[in-house]
Amino acid sequence: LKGNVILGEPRNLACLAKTWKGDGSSSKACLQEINENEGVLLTEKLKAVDYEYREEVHWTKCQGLLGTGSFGEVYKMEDKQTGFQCAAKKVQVEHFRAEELTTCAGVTHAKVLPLYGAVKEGLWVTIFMKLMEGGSLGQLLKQCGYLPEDRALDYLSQTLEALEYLHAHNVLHGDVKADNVLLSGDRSHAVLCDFGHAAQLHPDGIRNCLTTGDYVPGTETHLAPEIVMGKHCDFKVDVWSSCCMMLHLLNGYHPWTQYYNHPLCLKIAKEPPPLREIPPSCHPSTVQVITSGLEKEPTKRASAAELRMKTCKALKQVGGLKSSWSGEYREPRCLQ
Ligand SMILES: N#Cc1cccc(-c2csc(Nc3cc(F)ccc3O)n2)c1
Repeated sequence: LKGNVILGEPRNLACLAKTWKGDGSSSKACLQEINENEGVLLTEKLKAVDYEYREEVHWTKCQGLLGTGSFGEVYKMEDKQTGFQCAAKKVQVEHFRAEELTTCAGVTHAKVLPLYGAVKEGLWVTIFMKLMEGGSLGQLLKQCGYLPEDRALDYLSQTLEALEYLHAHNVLHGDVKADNVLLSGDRSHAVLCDFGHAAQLHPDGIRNCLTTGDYVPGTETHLAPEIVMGKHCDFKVDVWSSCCMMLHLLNGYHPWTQYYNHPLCLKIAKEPPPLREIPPSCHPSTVQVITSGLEKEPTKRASAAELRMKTCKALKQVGGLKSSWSGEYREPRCLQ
């Protein structure tokens, strides 16, 4: 069985990924497709052998599940030849969105998780990315309840750095939340990952509607009003989500969930922004950051760049990163 896995460039991966769109047709049933093995590896640390890169043959999962990404589970993996370890998300072809790769393939930024390649093996697509020993911010919150204000501001600032870069490259992330922010081993660095809900917006100003086509909405509690109302969307949807994430970091629970039952989308459309969920102990400049990011009208909402500036100022106002917090548990805040 001949494989077709090469060491290549991001643009090779982007164009191959477009052919992986799960078409759900019977063609998948034929034997050839089941065993086909094609892909592009972007680093020498992952080595295809005779144009093949197969699970258990050339690479293998090690230890348990790292987490769950959009449309697939994430494992720690090891290349059998080089011993190199990284993270790998396995997605079924019919759930695969080419945007997961086309939007981040050419992106290199300190706050965006580096892509190491992707391989299709039969009915599975495996996406390889840098291993982040600190796990996700969502996992950290589960362990420690909620974060001190300075830590939350610092992670928000790093997330906004990634968004500022992505938006400047016409990429909308589409699912900004603590589960998609990964941490370095010492938890000082945060990177944005998981482009399973991403979209490339056309810079020619044609306003995009995310509720048409194959777009799959992100996490309901973090959806911007314009999405749930089916209105035109732009990069501002990520800014709204980043401030929903900020409320999650400060409170230990997602916004809206303490006041309303599902489905939340009607409330998000009708109710005022969840500013009452900002902890009363927050510094006024932190309140201002969240208020600017939770403007219901996208044109009034701060951009990622503007909000990052406000966030950095607020972090200075609260005295900078000083909480000696080492992750001890804090019970999620009860409703005041
Ligand atoms: N390393 C790591 C690690 C630990 C915990 C969660 C996650 C995580 C959450 S979403 C996520 N997405 C993702 C992970 C990949 F390896 C490849 C593509 C992805 O979209 N990964 C990664």
